[in-house]
Amino acid sequence: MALLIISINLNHKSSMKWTAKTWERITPLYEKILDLPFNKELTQGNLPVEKFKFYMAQDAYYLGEFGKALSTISGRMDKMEHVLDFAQFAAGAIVVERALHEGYFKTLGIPDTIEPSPSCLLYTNYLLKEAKYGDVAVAVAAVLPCFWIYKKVGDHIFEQQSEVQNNPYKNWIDTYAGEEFAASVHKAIAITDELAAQSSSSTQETMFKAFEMASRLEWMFWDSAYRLEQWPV
Ligand SMILES: Cc1ncc(C[n+]2csc(CCO)c2C)c(N)n1
Repeated sequence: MALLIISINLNHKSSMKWTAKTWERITPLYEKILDLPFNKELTQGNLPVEKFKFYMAQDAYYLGEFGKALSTISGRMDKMEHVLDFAQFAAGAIVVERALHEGYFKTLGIPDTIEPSPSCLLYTNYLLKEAKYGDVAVAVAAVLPCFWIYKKVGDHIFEQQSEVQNNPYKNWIDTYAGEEFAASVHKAIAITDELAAQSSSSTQETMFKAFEMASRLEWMFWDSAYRLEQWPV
């Protein structure tokens, strides 16, 4: 009987989609992201504005580079549909970047030229490296946390802040809880599962490593904004 249960469980694991298995493995790291003071204070509305400004400026830099990484992946896809999907994701990232410049940059008085912080540069360069030189399935796994973790964190913050009155960060919070963003996230998850299903188990493990690395870099991105991270020299 015990053997039967174990074998049913094993079959269940192997029939799970790559993204479902990956999310299970990444959950402790995801919970650490929810616990970050940046996200807690953003939810409460008491995040110091200097930290938000720092984050916004770094995010604008990030989005520009992220757009380039998505375009590179687009050009490496086999299926025309996927070429189009990634081209649209790239356009989406650049449109958000432009909107930040037109909106928050003007109201918060952020200068136009941005020097990336160490963590921001580490993250963007990691994504660009995978997009250009990694197996394309691994590159897709590397950009997925940007979509998926943001959606999860965005929804979590959105639900929590219903109890908070006059949160100055409400506009920003609303953008990531939107329907349009949800559709992109679903598409990115489905494409990753499709590519994983065509990959060997060793490539699937490399995909997991890339997803884990990018998730860690998401944690570092928020943490570095909270610390107003500077270059040591
Ligand atoms: C550090 C950082 N990580 C993820 C996002 C979220 N995000 C921005 S654009 C985009 C895709 C648009 O097609 C996604 C998922 C962010 N803003 N900053």
